[in-house]
Amino acid sequence: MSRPDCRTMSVDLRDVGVSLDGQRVLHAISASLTEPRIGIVGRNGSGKSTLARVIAGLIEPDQGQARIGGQDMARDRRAALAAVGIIFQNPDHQIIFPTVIEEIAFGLTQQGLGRDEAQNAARAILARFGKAHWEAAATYALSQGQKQLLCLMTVLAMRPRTIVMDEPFSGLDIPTRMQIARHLSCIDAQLVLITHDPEQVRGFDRILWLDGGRLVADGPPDAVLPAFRQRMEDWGNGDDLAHLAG
Ligand SMILES: Nc1ncnc2c1ncn2[C@@H]1O[C@H](COP(=O)(O)OP(=O)(O)OP(=O)(O)O)[C@@H](O)[C@H]1O
Repeated sequence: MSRPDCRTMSVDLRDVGVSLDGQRVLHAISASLTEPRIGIVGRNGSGKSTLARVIAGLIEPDQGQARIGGQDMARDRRAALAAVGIIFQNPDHQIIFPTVIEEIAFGLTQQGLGRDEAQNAARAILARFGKAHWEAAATYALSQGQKQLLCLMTVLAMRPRTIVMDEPFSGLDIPTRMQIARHLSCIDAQLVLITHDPEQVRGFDRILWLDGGRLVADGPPDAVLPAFRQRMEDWGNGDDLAHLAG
């Protein structure tokens, strides 16, 4: 697998805090995201999606700072949006155009490419994934897995340095999950993958474990995932609903 150079444009979180509707959702998160493959784990409601949006420059922290390449992401949102692509949990929240080629080409025109250039680049990424025949396909008619793959191709076409994926495998069958995992294993970008399933990030370089909006562990998978799994199983085996998130 070719590994991206993550040194030049890393996302740097310093004491990041986020409140949504008056509720504190993230508390004092600090991490410099330099590794090529980073997993973020945590149970439902622990703040993973919120952190994903901060890393992608979509949410501005109300405490601390999120920087990319040394620049405050809130001040230079264009830089953040150009450098980091995000794939949401539900592809139906992401896909807006009626055909596959329009969906992929749109982001490229937003980056300044002319219509023909954008369409050629869209065809190139479809060909790279063996999906040239999808060009005129109606996006509404794609299956969930096909929509996930379309979102991945759309983001990759824009050549972000970092791709944040929020639960990319939820709702996918085993073959589709394996195909998407295979595509992900060879992409030449930093990957930040949000999941509650430790298996999906076992081979990653670094794991951040969020609980109650706080970073409770940060380290290599061997150091973090066994403790995470044990805690989840302990809670799962108990009857104390006080541990339920939310
Ligand atoms: N727009 C919002 N307004 C108010 N509270 C919100 C909003 N979005 C999320 N929250 C709350 O913030 C907390 C963290 O939510 P978030 O979606 O980041 O968690 P998550 O770890 O991604 O959860 P899941 O695994 O269930 O997707 C939850 O308690 C949630 O209810």
